[in-house]
Amino acid sequence: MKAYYSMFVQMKNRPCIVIGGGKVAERKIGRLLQVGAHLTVISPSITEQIRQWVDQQQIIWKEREYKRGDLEGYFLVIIATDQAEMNQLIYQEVNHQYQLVNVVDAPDLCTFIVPSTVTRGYLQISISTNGASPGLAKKIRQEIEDTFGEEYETYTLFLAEMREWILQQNLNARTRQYYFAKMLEDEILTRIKKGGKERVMDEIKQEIIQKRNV
Ligand SMILES: C[C@@]1(CC(=O)O)C2=NC(=C\c3[nH]c(c(CCC(=O)O)c3CC(=O)O)Cc3[nH]c(c(CC(=O)O)c3CCC(=O)O)/C=C3\N/C(=C\2)[C@@H](CCC(=O)O)[C@]3(C)CC(=O)O)/[C@H]1CCC(=O)O
Ligand SMILES: NC(=O)c1ccc[n+]([C@@H]2O[C@H](COP(=O)([O-])OP(=O)(O)OC[C@H]3O[C@@H](n4cnc5c(N)ncnc54)[C@H](O)[C@@H]3O)[C@@H](O)[C@H]2O)c1
Repeated sequence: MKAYYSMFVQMKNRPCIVIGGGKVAERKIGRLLQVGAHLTVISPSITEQIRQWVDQQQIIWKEREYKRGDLEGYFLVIIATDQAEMNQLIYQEVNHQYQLVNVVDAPDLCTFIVPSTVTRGYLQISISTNGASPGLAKKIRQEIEDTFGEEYETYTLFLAEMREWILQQNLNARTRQYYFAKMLEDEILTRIKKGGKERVMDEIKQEIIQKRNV
């Protein structure tokens, strides 16, 4: 059974190219924009949404068909035309020494595939079926979105800020571990929902400071 290695890649300012400007290209571009990638799209036609990104100067659009040499210099390549043969031809020009490639209609050619993702603040949950059923990945994504609601945005911010603060407090390892564990108790999320993040942060900080001083 084939299996892919999962990893989270830093894409900020990385040059990426997408060949084709249809619905599938739009979905891939949207996710890459969210993580700060630099995008160029080559396609004679583009969707309404892609046109908006072009108008807002969020991406570069070359309004034409693919031609030889277009892939040169890009870290990440997405081949997303609706012409299977054309996609295969473009694929031949990938330089595997430095380029990662996704061919949207040919999973076996992909050096990476894109998972379905739930993002809540710092929390990112990615779901893949290794290409077996993208529809299932999407369905599970929707179920996870219901379980981990928008409150996790605030909660992960809270956890990150508290963790940093605790690490600066010169506590012994046991006390530190105690508070890291405490912040993961369900009760904390409930308190944040009720009283707000700042208030719960203040309360826990006070508790730690007071205990340290006895
Ligand atoms: C997760 C998601 C991420 C994204 O694209 O952002 C994604 N596909 C999504 C949706 C989706 N894709 C398809 C349908 C129709 C139902 C169905 O066919 O099941 C739906 C559902 C819908 O659109 O509602 C059709 C389809 N997909 C691929 C092929 C080609 C083939 O299999 O040969 C065909 C057949 C085309 C045809 O009919 O010919 C291939 C791939 N699609 C992948 C990712 C990779 C494997 C992911 C995994 O590990 O499972 C992989 C291998 C390559 C890649 O694209 O990276 C995104 C959900 C986002 C979300 O909403 O959460
Ligand atoms: N991986 C996935 O998630 C997934 C999901 C659904 C479908 N697909 C596959 O993806 C393919 C694309 O689907 P779509 O819905 O985006 O199609 P689409 O028809 O909406 O878009 C195709 C785009 O490719 C462009 N194009 C065609 N020939 C080109 C060329 N020579 N150079 C540059 N651009 C060219 C067109 O102008 C158009 O913008 C389909 O053939 C399908 O097999 C993949």
